[in-house]
Amino acid sequence: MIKLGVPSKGRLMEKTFDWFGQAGITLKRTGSEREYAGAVEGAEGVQLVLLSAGEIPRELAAGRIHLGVTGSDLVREKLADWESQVADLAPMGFGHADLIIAVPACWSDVDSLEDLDAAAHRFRATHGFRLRIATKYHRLVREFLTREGVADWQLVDSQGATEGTIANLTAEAVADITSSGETLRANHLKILSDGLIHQSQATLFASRAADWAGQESRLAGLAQQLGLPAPTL
Ligand SMILES: Nc1ncnc2c1ncn2[C@@H]1O[C@H](COP(=O)(O)OP(=O)(O)OP(=O)(O)O)[C@@H](O)[C@H]1O
Ligand SMILES: O=P(O)(O)OC[C@H]1O[C@H](OP(=O)(O)OP(=O)(O)O)[C@H](O)[C@@H]1O
Repeated sequence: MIKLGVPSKGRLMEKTFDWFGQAGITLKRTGSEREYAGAVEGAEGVQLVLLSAGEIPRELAAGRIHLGVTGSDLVREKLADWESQVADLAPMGFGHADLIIAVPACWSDVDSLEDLDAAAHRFRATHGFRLRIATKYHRLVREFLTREGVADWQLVDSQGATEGTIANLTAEAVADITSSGETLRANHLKILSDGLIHQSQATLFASRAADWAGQESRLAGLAQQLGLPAPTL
């Protein structure tokens, strides 16, 4: 069996079901509304595993699922050297969201990363501690700011309602996902002009660690059915 991990609820689940449905593969939840059980029709030897989108990268890396759908941001955040652990089989054209850095809209002298670097330097001199950036994307933000040469910041963990941390005085800046921009606007924040870290979308990944022995032809058939090139893992 090829185990296919799919987000268990919300937008990503429904659009993933639609995406496979267009290729004649019906994925569905079975049982009661709250039961995380699923079934596949239209593809032989594929088992549906319903999981949190955030846990799919780890399950792929461990080889407990062969294929998985999740945001490209989550794979890059959760897996060190992600390309060595999973193969990117197909961008799926939904779940678009940008991981960005934002600061209070009233910071009139901070519009770019260079400005943020200068502001962080001044902040540390004034307050005696580093400017705090709230995020749940620790790996991606750390790599980005280091690569871009921004200094004198620290990350503070925020697992939700991240844009609220500035008003709550637990951070001076945020790095979070935005799609419509409503949440940033509502919290009086602006995106830095060069503060785009990653453009994410839902993506079909294959595990390099999973046991593919005996599944090669099944995988090739599935890829063909989905209109994808034959994967090399
Ligand atoms: N407002 C948004 N619009 C579009 N996509 C979004 C938005 N917020 C998050 N996403 C994307 O959805 C994906 C899943 O995010 P989410 O935070 O819902 O996962 P999760 O925390 O694992 O879910 P769960 O609540 O099941 O644990 C991520 O790849 C993210 O980029
Ligand atoms: O640009 P927008 O369309 O306003 O979307 C952005 C918001 O969506 C996500 O939050 P989510 O709803 O997943 O809740 P969370 O705060 O618990 O992460 C993200 O963390 C932003 O807060």
